[in-house]
Amino acid sequence: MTITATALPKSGEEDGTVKYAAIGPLDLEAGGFLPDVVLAYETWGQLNADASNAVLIQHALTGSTHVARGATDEEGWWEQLVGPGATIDTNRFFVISINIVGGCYGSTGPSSEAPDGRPWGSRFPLVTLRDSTEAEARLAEALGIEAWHAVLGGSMGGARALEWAATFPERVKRCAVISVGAYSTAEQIAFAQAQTLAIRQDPNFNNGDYYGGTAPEHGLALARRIAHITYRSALELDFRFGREAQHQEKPLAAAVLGERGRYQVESYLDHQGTKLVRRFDANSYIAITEALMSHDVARGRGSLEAALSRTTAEFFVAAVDSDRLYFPAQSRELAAALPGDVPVHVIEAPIGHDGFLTEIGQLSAQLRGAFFA
Ligand SMILES: CC(=O)SCCNC(=O)CCNC(=O)[C@H](O)C(C)(C)COP(=O)(O)OP(=O)(O)OC[C@H]1O[C@@H](n2cnc3c(N)ncnc32)[C@H](O)[C@@H]1OP(=O)(O)O
Ligand SMILES: N[C@@H](CCO)C(=O)O
Repeated sequence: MTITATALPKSGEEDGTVKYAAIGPLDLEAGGFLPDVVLAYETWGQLNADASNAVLIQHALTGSTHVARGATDEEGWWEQLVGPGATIDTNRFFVISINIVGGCYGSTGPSSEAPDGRPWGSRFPLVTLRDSTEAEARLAEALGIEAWHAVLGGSMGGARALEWAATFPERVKRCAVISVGAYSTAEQIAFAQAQTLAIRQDPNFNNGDYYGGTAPEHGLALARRIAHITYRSALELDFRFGREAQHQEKPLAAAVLGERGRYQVESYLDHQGTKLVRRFDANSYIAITEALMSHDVARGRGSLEAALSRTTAEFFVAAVDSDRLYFPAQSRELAAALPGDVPVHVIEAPIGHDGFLTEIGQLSAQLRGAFFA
């Protein structure tokens, strides 16, 4: 099979811009296959002669490949962590971020054309995190990267990093698993189901075949609201919004139910929903959410300890102390099951799960000492 990756840039001119690689057909864990898979990716810095300086940064659920600015003006989602002189110093390291299969930031996903020329839509198969890892490994080969200096990510990005370390132990020297455990728990699956059902039950969903028509925007916005509540702590929401009404709106005054005014927190969640709808495909949201539901590094590999005993990477595990979605206890469970004595770094942030995105200063200092000194 021929794998075509666009040539690596010779200078920093293309840093932080999207490139594409055709990695061929992908056999899927749950059965079936995807023909002609394309991966979208961004890179920063230069791969050195022996390809020993490559770092893979995996995005979270609705993240894109745009980790940092590079040659573009658009700020990245881990901007402070990656760049010239930053903890992940792009003068030293070659950084790459890949859009997960099923996503909507350039990789093959439900909105991509199937072989018959129509969007995959309802026909898009279940692609597990393990399947995506397999696809990403082919891109690494095409780029000449035999082993990563480090693979890291937060939330689903952390799950993707962990899956890399367990699937290709010899190819991951260091692995940072941030704000996620070794598997999706019953509660995480439960929250995820509510989100996917919100989309599926939108009258415009049409079983996923809505391209060319009206997208299930209400469902996607509701899914985001549910998710966003889990990404933030009760303390933060209380502190920011309390019981305040949104501007002139009157939550306690309504002639009929439909006219009730909103509390501030409702308006905030409405805004979060609207914002996601502008940048995300509903089918991709389902595909990736279901991939995250599949997260279980031990699946088919025996006990958790047995599954992790195959890893040879040095591990960095971190959790946000106020995370009420991926509880720090799950990070402790993961660390305890890993070979050796792996500490759990604590990110102190009252915000909740999203602390892995907002408290980059703390994370950066912890990671610098551990992996990038
Ligand atoms: C191409 C791309 O966009 S790729 C994007 C990649 N994104 C990711 O990887 C996800 C990572 N990012 C995130 O999840 C988030 O951006 C975070 C966690 C970093 C920050 O969270 P945010 O939601 O941006 O911050 P916060 O909770 O403070 O919300 C701010 C927004 O709420 C709005 N807001 C605040 N209070 C209210 C209210 N009462 N009513 C309505 N809106 C409100 C603000 O005006 C602001 O709006 P804006 O984002 O349009 O400027
Ligand atoms: N806010 C993040 C959290 C997911 O872990 C996202 O949207 O991807």
